[in-house]
Amino acid sequence: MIIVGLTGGIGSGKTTVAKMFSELGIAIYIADTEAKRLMDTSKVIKRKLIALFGSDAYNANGLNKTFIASKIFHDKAYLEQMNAIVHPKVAMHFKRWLKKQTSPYVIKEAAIIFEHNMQSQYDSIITVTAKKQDKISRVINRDDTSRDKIEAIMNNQMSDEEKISKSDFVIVNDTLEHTKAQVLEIHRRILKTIEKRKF
Ligand SMILES: CC(C)(COP(=O)(O)OP(=O)(O)OC[C@H]1O[C@@H](n2cnc3c(N)ncnc32)[C@H](O)[C@@H]1O)[C@@H](O)C(=O)NCCC(=O)NCCS
Ligand SMILES: Nc1ncnc2c1ncn2[C@@H]1O[C@H](COP(=O)(O)OP(=O)(O)OP(=O)(O)O)[C@@H](O)[C@H]1O
Repeated sequence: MIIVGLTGGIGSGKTTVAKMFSELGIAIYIADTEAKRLMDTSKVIKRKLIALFGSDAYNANGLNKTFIASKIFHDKAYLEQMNAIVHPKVAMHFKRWLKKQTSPYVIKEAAIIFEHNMQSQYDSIITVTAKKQDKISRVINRDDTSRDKIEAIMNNQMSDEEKISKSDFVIVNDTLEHTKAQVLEIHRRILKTIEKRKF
């Protein structure tokens, strides 16, 4: 199965783009959603996260997102330790999910691909970018958050330039119409490559 990675910084539009591929009949896997689900449901992960962050890691509603975000997005050591607890489980879940897919290729959306040197696990990688100001205003519209918090996360993420230099495709997410046209073009090119490989 051909695995296409979809990545980008905070608010770049990864999930929006993933949905556009889904409308073209492509199976999509959102690593972040699965990671969050596992963090809420897996007893092993919960135990390890409490050992790492203390009992504030969870509250009555489940994962204490505000508390965890305040830790990991300001301290790379915490981020890496949390990722080491959660991501192997997500990788196992993805493997099982992949076996069940029948679309010509699959899209795996993941915030971190290059950061962990995982590019070899993908046949092709798409980076989504947008103007910094667009990313910030879109996230503020979507979430109950502040410009300062978003900028703190941005400053902790790999730059768009570096991601782009390592990618096979780039999507500039300005207007939704333009983004859709770029998705369609990339979809066609991937299908063409798959067809060529068959002969
Ligand atoms: C830390 C949490 C609680 C913060 O939640 P919050 O709603 O405040 O932020 P949100 O999820 O929107 O993430 C903000 C930005 O950080 C990125 N991000 C999220 N988790 C991670 C991570 N583990 N490593 C690097 N970047 C991450 C997101 O893609 C996004 O660009 C939440 O992001 C989380 O549970 N993360 C762990 C899940 C995970 O590892 N996701 C990434 C899988 S690739
Ligand atoms: N081209 C666009 N025009 C207007 N709004 C957009 C556009 N692209 C995305 N959005 C909106 O911006 C917000 C961020 O987009 P999205 O959630 O797809 O980004 P993301 O990269 O997955 O975010 P995160 O990194 O936080 O997980 C969403 O509310 C989405 O509906």
